[in-house]
Amino acid sequence: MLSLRSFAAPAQRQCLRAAPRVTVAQAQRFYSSHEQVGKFTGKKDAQGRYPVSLIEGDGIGPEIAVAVKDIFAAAKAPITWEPISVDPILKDGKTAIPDAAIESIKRNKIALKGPLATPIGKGHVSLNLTLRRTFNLFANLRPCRSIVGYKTPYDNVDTVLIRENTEGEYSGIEHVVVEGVVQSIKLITREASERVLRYAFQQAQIIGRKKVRVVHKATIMKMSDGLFLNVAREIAKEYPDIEFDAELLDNTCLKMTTDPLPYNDKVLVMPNLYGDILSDMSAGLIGGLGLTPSGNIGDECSIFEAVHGSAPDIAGKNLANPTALLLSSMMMLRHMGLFEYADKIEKAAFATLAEGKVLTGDLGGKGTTSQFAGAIIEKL
Ligand SMILES: NC(=O)C1=CN([C@@H]2O[C@H](COP(=O)(O)OP(=O)(O)OC[C@H]3O[C@@H](n4cnc5c(N)ncnc54)[C@H](O)[C@@H]3O)[C@@H](O)[C@H]2O)C=CC1
Ligand SMILES: O=C(O)CCC(=O)C(=O)O
Repeated sequence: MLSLRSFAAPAQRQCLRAAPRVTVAQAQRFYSSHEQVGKFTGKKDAQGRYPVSLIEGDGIGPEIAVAVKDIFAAAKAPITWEPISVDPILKDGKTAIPDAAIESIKRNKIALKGPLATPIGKGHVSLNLTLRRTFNLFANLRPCRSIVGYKTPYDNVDTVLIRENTEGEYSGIEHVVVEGVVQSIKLITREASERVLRYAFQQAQIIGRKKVRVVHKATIMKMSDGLFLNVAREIAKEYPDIEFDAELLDNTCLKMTTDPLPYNDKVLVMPNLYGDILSDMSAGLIGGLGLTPSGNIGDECSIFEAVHGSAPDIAGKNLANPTALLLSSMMMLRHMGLFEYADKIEKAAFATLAEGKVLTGDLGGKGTTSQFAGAIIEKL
């Protein structure tokens, strides 16, 4: 039988030979290293529990949210979920989040969010982007690390990607110039660029990476990406302990899919759309979107969510992999300072994945969402 190794291109084979495997202990440490992803100022209630706003979301959202809730309950995590609906309302002719949801997140300073579907073409604007803009969640932190025991052509991926989260190609400013001509604005401001770039350098210091790389297309988008890149060069001077360089997005895609290893010592930072695409691409290197977490980080509140969307093709069938949302909730627990619970749950999740007895279909298993969650709970 042909192995994955035999399909790999020469450079990939080289990387397979050269790279040490990520161990379970390292994988646990990796997520632990994101302890300080932002400031958390939420307060415990009278019972000593933290209220957390929960947006279950669309498609597979409710199924994976149940898995996370069951696992948290089994681990006795001191969290009280506060379910909220973000069904869109119209305010001044624009899509907005209902006031009750905004108040809940403002009060709790923290939310866990399932995927929200956006209609193609006409219909409401993206609620995901609306949430990020409403709460000024300026940085989207998307780590991606190989899962021990799950075999892909690369078992050594360890990338940390930071995406500008409030503007860029996703500014949502579009209009018809004349019939048949549409203009879409890519908005880049010095203010938002400075904020996310500083965050990237600080994150590199926190997790002990010595290099920050900006991914851009300033060769083509000379003014917009040019501003982002120039601001990056300025901010880099504030962090002389961190090496700084830049790479064109297309080249990054080529190099990362040929050999991801050289990206393991860097923090990558980039405008919005590039980060959206590159994080899905990175997920593909480690086994898919069922595995990659993220945190939308702001000064006042932060919202944690999986990188993936609502997966309409498998929704309602108990087939989705809840790992991405679970790992997002681990980032959330560490953000809240609840390290002990994060370590405990993560250890059980990684052990279940490494064992490989109960895996969901995306990982080649026959297990359902609830069976996979049950296997983690057994280990707890
Ligand atoms: N942050 C968010 O809430 C996001 C929302 N979306 C929305 O999701 C909807 C669907 O978008 P798609 O492009 O289809 O992307 P998607 O991420 O929902 O699905 C892409 C592929 O990955 C698979 N997949 C995703 N998550 C999985 C999981 N947990 N377990 C197993 N397989 C999984 C799906 O089955 C599908 O084959 C759209 O309405 C889009 O607007 C898309 C991306 C992010
Ligand atoms: O809001 C959406 O529909 C998708 C957004 C998305 O892919 C993301 O920003 O992560």
